[in-house]
Amino acid sequence: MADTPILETRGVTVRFGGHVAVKDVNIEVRRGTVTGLIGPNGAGKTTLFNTITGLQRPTSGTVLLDGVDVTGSAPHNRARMGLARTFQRLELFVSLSVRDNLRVAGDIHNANSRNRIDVDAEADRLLELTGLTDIADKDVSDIPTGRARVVEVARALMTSPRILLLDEPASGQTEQETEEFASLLTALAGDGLAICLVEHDIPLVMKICSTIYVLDYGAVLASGVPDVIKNDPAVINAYIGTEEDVA
Ligand SMILES: Nc1ncnc2c1ncn2[C@@H]1O[C@H](COP(=O)(O)OP(=O)(O)OP(=O)(O)O)[C@@H](O)[C@H]1O
Repeated sequence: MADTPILETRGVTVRFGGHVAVKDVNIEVRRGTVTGLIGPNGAGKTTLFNTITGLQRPTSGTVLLDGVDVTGSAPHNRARMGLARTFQRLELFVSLSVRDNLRVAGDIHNANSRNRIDVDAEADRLLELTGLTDIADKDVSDIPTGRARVVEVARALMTSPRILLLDEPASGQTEQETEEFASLLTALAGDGLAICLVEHDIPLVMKICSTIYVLDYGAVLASGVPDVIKNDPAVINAYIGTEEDVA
């Protein structure tokens, strides 16, 4: 159905012993949009991402991709269904060039998927699209963190995902890099990609997200469009401060 969210969590709870890291969380992510997931440190954002990708099994609740319950599916099966992610701590091959990081992802994709791609052509296309062509032959260890963040996104795009989860992708970026990054994410969503963004850069989130979920102590404190979120007293109190902070 056209109206089915491409990604949905229903009543997801994750406990680590006696600690509830994620509490009864319902989120929906739709095609062609950027959805924000924000909240204080330790609110459960990364744990929710891990549950969506299959690295973490929920204590209860379900994860649906295209309306299909994938709660028991392995991460590689979810990847095959079009789910890709980046990590808060960069997980690139630092001794390889930027281009080779993309090629490796393309080779792995081809080994595991029926939708094979022309790895070199796709790498070149994505390097151009993400503005990395000028540093394509540099080793990742020789490029600034802000650009390495973009390499992670480009590498994730090598799997031709339909849903992209980004965990603090703007961390370490300069203001100029974040501005270009915002345009890139908006363009990718414009092409139909569903993006779910965990990010502490609130002005970025407010600028590019159509829907925002605020997590606090593992639970959804508020959800809605940016204007609603930035004026919600509970959100201001728990996380983002006054409106001047997010302008
Ligand atoms: N494997 C684990 N075992 C035990 N506790 C964990 C584990 N992973 C996360 N936690 C705890 O669960 C809570 C949620 O952590 P999580 O990393 O998901 O938060 P976050 O919102 O992503 O935080 P940040 O913004 O700092 O990245 C925290 O209290 C954390 O200490």
